[in-house]
Amino acid sequence: MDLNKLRNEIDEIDKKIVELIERRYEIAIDIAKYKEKNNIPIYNEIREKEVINKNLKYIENKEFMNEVKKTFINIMELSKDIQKRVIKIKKNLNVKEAKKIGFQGSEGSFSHEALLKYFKNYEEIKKYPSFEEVFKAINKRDIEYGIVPIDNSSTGEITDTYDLIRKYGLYIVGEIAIKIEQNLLGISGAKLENIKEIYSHPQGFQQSREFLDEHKDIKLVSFPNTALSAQYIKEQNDKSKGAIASIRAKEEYGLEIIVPSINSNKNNYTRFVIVGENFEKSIENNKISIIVSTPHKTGGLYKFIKKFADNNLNMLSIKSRPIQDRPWEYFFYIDFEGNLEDENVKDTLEYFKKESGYFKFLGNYKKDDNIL
Ligand SMILES: O=C(O)C(=O)C[C@]1(C(=O)O)C=C[C@@H](O)C=C1
Repeated sequence: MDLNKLRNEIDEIDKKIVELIERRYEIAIDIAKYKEKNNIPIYNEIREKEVINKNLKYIENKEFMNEVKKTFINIMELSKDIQKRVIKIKKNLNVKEAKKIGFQGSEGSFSHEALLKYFKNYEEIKKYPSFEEVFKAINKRDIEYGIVPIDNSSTGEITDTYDLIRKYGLYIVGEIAIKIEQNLLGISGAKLENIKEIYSHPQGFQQSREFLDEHKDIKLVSFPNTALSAQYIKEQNDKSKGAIASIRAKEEYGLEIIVPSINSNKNNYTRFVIVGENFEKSIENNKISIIVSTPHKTGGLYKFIKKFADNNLNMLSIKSRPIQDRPWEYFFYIDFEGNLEDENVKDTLEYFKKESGYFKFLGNYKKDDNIL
């Protein structure tokens, strides 16, 4: 037997297989695009069975039945991987052109403003009474994406959002920061000296602390969001009532500014995240969010942070949230720069998966360049 001759024959066959398999994957990509456009799921169990059974009939040497079957199962597994990859990359570039998007609050709220700034194209915007309702709506597929505030540059993290992202198992697919300017609003003719009650969201009060400290005689009334408080005082039509809200809310509800820009910190930004059901991949993505819990041992957190330094990765933020049923243990929410395809990122994530008591990947998305 001539080994070289046999290997040459295999080489010839492999060449043909590569040509054919390449063509097969290209067709799978066309099918994926068709499926995406027509809202058809990638996986089709009936078609896969059909492909296997049809091809098994072609085998002349029945001894290879099992191997041929396995080969086709593998080919179609990889075909689906390619299809998912193509659809996701495309989808990611189109996040800004989603169909249905939701936010908490009402027109004129900062969430609404962030949504309008981030999404360039959409079919429908839906409003929800709470952050949790936004997350539920994504889970039920009432909306494709939700936009929720996550951090404020002067008052810190919005803890509900951090907890809900973990609870609902959704992914962060984008972020945007907007400048927050709080104003004291009132109905036409309202004056500061006549204001007896101010309505707003607790964050609105907190961000306007210095102004409110100078007017301790005014009663503060909490509202679910700043825009609703603006709407409320408009409806009340009472010159003794004011609301702390945005300029957009003033426009939306036809109010007037009694005192402009009352936020204590004049460089006040809120970061919003865009949340969706699927994790979306793209080479443009440069920020990663994860949740980990450290082993309750000396140096646990130190080892985690050291891993970033060792892998030359820039950690952007780390925040802790208590673990509900384990007193004094914490989840750490970590943001760092990188793309999932980077080798140092892969190594770091592998390490975290292995070493942390709890690990959750929250997303790889494009960083808003306005956030340092
Ligand atoms: O025929 C399809 O619907 C495809 O998407 C192609 C293909 C395949 O590779 O053959 C891939 C995934 C489906 O589960 C079924 C078959």
